[in-house]
Amino acid sequence: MPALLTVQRIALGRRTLSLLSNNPFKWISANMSSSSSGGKRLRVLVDMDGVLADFEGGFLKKYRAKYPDEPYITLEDRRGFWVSSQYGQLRSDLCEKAISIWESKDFFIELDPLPGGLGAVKEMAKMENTDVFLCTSPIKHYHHCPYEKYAWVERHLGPDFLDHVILTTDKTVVAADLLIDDRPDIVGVETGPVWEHVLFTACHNKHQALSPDQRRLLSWADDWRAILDSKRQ
Ligand SMILES: Cc1cn([C@H]2C[C@H](OP(=O)(O)O)[C@@H](CO)O2)c(=O)[nH]c1=O
Ligand SMILES: [Mg+2]
Repeated sequence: MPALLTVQRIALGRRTLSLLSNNPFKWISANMSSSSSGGKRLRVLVDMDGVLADFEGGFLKKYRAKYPDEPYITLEDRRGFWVSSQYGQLRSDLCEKAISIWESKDFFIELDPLPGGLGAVKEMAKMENTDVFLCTSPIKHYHHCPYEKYAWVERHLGPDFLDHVILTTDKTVVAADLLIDDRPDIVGVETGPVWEHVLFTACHNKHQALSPDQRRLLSWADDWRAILDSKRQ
């Protein structure tokens, strides 16, 4: 009976894939464990803000332009993931002023790419037995951000990459081998996410101590290929 089931699954495999290919989530589970040649495929999730797009630099530039007389925090002095928390500690009304920056039209689309990120993702996507997805969270103020994140991908990586975008508020429910992300605490409803989180170094997390089993990617000049290879074995 198990043999019969296996034969049926193989026969259904191609049709199932084409039926599901317009739904990335089903497509992901259909492809979870193996390539068409039977080898293990590596699935990598790459975060956008703070990893591919310069959220912190873009924020500081626009904050200073909009509020030239207000105090600000240099990138060197940034601590903690949430920009608005640190601005709120500086002076309580600055929290709202900070939020107004990334809620504004054109904030996300105008973010500069971080050095080496686009080249790395393009190279990754061409690697054998490797599937790359851009896994990014929208802000709750949805008027511009989700659209602009897609537009940013199209502008910098081309229209083909739009199929590789996963927009989610909860990255723990996405299954993959690796998640490269600058946020130190990635939590959600899944308490045991299957991916290994590699912390991408950013101005806000570079002083933070990691647990002994956690790894960092210092920048895209660091050896990201070795990190991918370590998950293939
Ligand atoms: C508010 C805020 C958002 N973000 C980014 C993280 C998310 O994108 P990403 O998942 O691509 O890193 C997005 C929504 O929170 O904005 C910061 O990096 N710092 C912040 O202070
Ligand atoms: Mg990020």
